[in-house]
Amino acid sequence: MQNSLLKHINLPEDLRQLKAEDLPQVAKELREFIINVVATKEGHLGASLGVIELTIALHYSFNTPEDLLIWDVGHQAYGHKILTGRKDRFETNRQLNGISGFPKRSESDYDTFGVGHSSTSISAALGMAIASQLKGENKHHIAVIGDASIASGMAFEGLNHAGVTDANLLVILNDNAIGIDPSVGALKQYLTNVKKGTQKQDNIFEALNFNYSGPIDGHDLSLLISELERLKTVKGPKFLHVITTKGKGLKQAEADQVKYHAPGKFDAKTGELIAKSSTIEPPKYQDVFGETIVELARNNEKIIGITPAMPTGSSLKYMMEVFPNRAFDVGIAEQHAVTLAAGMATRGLIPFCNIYSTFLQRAYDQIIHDVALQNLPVVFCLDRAGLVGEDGATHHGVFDLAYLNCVPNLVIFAPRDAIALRNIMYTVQLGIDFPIAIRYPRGRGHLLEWKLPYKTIKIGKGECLKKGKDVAILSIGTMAKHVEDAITDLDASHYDMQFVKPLDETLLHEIFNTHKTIVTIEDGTIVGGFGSTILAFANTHRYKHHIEVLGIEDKFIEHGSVLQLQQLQQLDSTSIKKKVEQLLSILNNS
Ligand SMILES: Cc1ncc(C[n+]2csc(CCOP(=O)(O)OP(=O)(O)O)c2C)c(N)n1
Ligand SMILES: CC(=O)[C@@H](O)[C@H](O)COP(=O)(O)O
Ligand SMILES: [Mg+2]
Repeated sequence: MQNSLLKHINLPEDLRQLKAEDLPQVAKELREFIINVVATKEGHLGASLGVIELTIALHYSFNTPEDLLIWDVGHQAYGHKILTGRKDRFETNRQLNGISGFPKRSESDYDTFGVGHSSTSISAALGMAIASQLKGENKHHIAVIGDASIASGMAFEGLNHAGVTDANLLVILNDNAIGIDPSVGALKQYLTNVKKGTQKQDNIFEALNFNYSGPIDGHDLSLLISELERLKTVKGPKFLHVITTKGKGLKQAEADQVKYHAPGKFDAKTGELIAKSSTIEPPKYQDVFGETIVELARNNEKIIGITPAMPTGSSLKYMMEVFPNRAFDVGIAEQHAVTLAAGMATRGLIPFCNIYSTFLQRAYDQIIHDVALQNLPVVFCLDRAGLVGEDGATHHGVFDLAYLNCVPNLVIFAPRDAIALRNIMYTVQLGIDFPIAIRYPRGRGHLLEWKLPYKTIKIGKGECLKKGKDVAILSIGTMAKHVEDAITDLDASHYDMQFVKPLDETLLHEIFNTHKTIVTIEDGTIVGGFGSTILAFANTHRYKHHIEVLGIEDKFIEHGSVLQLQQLQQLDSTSIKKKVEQLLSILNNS
């Protein structure tokens, strides 16, 4: 009977009542459950399907949540969520006011550590294991980490430390030979050799003092359970190498693992993707970046592309296909990506280092110490800037303007549309003697016609988009479109400042001298961002205007569609319109 076992399982204690021979049936039902929900509600798919047996075995063998289980990244934790009290709410996954797409401490005691960014699990589990030792608690601590995530520097730092402790730590490597895109690097080659068993080589994890076992078939429930039971009796740091297939159980997801990482809507029965509408849409900013860099690289051999593990998401894959020797996927290694770019820049190359805004947070010291301090002409393309939607608080790119604003030498530009993105990419490859961050959002812009002849953009210059009276709206980046829609029939001025740094001070003086009220608008945090800079400018020059700073409030923004979140933050065109109308009426009545 369909769902005959899963319907009785709400918590791992229910699972533990079952006989081991019933668990493959639970695995089958859990897979179907996930497929059915993700097919219509969307989300990450392949990673969770790949760890169904591992998830069941872990909750069956260990006494969660007393034993502490941490999922690295957490995009593979859907099975975990369903087995730990969230089956009935799983339909709300990633939606506004629904459960999070990632483990989250405030959501469940079984979510022992909040995740979303990769490669944190080993350090966090080790921290918990050391805490248990100090508190005299007898617990198991388990980190489950993927083959792409374990190649990140941070994971190595955790392994390196753990190997000289006697902490009760079990690291499980879920090796499916792929991240979002195929895994890269020498460690991937090493893991492939281990799997094949063809090449005699020292075991890296044993060399780091871990008690290593595996590789074992991660879809064999009885093997997994017997190995986990054995490992419970082994003292100190342990490492279990498990081989799985990403997308396991859905033919298309196994066959096209990149697409089915997060496939969007699909037919749950056939696995086929639901075709998007055939009307011509404006391009994604990612494709504007990807196509433009290829075009520019054809004429400028100094151009290099770098991505830390997001070739498909960033569209750098286009350049990797055309210029494989000049475009690099360095794996989940944001710090390395930035300093690699810095090294290239010292040798006269023009590196375009494309990193999601949220993941660039990992490389903050590298931006300051390796790039900006040496004033190296690295071009940072910050993808997924602003609110990203359903990935939520861990992934919104809302801090970049604030965290970059205070870095000397760094120029910060936000294109208002696809043409501006293209033109700034063209401009910087002509030659710059400073680093620049170009930030743009996830998804599509609004222009169908964007491949126009290139124009250079004057560094540090803003533009007047509409001349009105009394109220001046200063926008940065793609918020310009919302402003444009908001004020079509209002008598307000609109300026696209383009650069947060350097500020166009000449234009600002002109604006302050010809308007009574100033509104700034950005899709980033209002603390320390663009609006703060305008406030500081006004203060420095003793302007006494009323200044409204619109942006993301000083709190973490949860998940939901971008439009829903913009509405909550009053950054959608309707809210902006209301705000400007209010300001105009105050002025009219004064
Ligand atoms: C610091 C950071 N960089 C990039 C990402 C984007 N990202 C999410 S999952 C993923 C691939 C993870 O691959 P792996 O660890 O092998 O897990 P799998 O998806 O195969 O289960 C990447 C690159 C991230 N979450 N965090
Ligand atoms: C889990 C994770 O970090 C990625 O899979 C992320 O969700 C990708 O985001 P995009 O869909 O915006 O590429
Ligand atoms: Mg993997």
